[in-house]
Amino acid sequence: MSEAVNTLEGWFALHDFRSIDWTAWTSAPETERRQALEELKAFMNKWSDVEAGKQGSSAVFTVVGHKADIGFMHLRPTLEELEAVEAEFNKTLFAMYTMQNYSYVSVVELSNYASQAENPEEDPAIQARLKPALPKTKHVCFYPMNKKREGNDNWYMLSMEERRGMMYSHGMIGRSYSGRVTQIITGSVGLDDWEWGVTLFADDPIVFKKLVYEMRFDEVSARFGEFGTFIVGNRMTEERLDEYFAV
Ligand code: VOV
Repeated sequence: MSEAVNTLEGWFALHDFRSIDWTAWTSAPETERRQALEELKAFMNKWSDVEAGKQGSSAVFTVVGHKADIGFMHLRPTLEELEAVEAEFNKTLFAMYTMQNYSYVSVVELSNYASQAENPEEDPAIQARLKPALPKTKHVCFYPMNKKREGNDNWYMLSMEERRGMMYSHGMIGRSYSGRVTQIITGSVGLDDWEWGVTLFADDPIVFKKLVYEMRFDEVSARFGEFGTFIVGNRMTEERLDEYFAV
């Protein structure tokens, strides 16, 4: 039997993608629209406080294309806290104008293909990666993925050495994008329909295209990568909210 790689888990993640009922929104009375936006702003401020208190992190972004209009990525220490964020938000007036088109549940994951930390609980660099403040970049890209389990291309039948070698090459490509993109890999085996969620943050969306394309030629992606729906969006700030929702 092949040996499973050890993984470290950090905060739980919910990617929550919603479409806006624009017909209802544009025909709603102005006072109601204002109240709905005030509630959303209050939530965004609350989420900033959660981040400042190191009890989680949340990102809000608009989504380009039909898959959704607005997206939230929440990180929280427990699955219960994650559920509470979602349930609380669902009760807002703003949420009445949204429909949850898609969501993804996972947990921030680091594997030790590269190195084994002596005491990960005490290692500040590892803790910062397991419990990250989400980057405030202009753009976000999310997609779920699997590693193939077919015939000679079965990732889970490879030896640890073979997998480590391929992950090394993967990491080297990733590292050449250092400073231009930040990746947060969340594991979702047993939690959602795919094996990992990949969330990328960058100020230039072309970097998503370049990085993902370059990785397609790397063995671990070329032979074993299977990909779900890609979602790309722009960071929502309090300043941009009024403009985006203006009728
Ligand atoms: C900024 C780019 C970047 C960098 C530096 C990077 C580095 C690394 C390292 C060093 C490691 C291993 C240790 C760890 O940290 O877990 C990983 C791990 C992983 N990656 Fe990665 N990855 C990047 C980026 C990056 C992308 C764009 C993708 C999507 C692949 C594609 O084709 O679209 C990806 C996927 C993954 C996955 C699914 C895993 C877990 C695999 C497993 O079997 O466990 N990743 N990754």
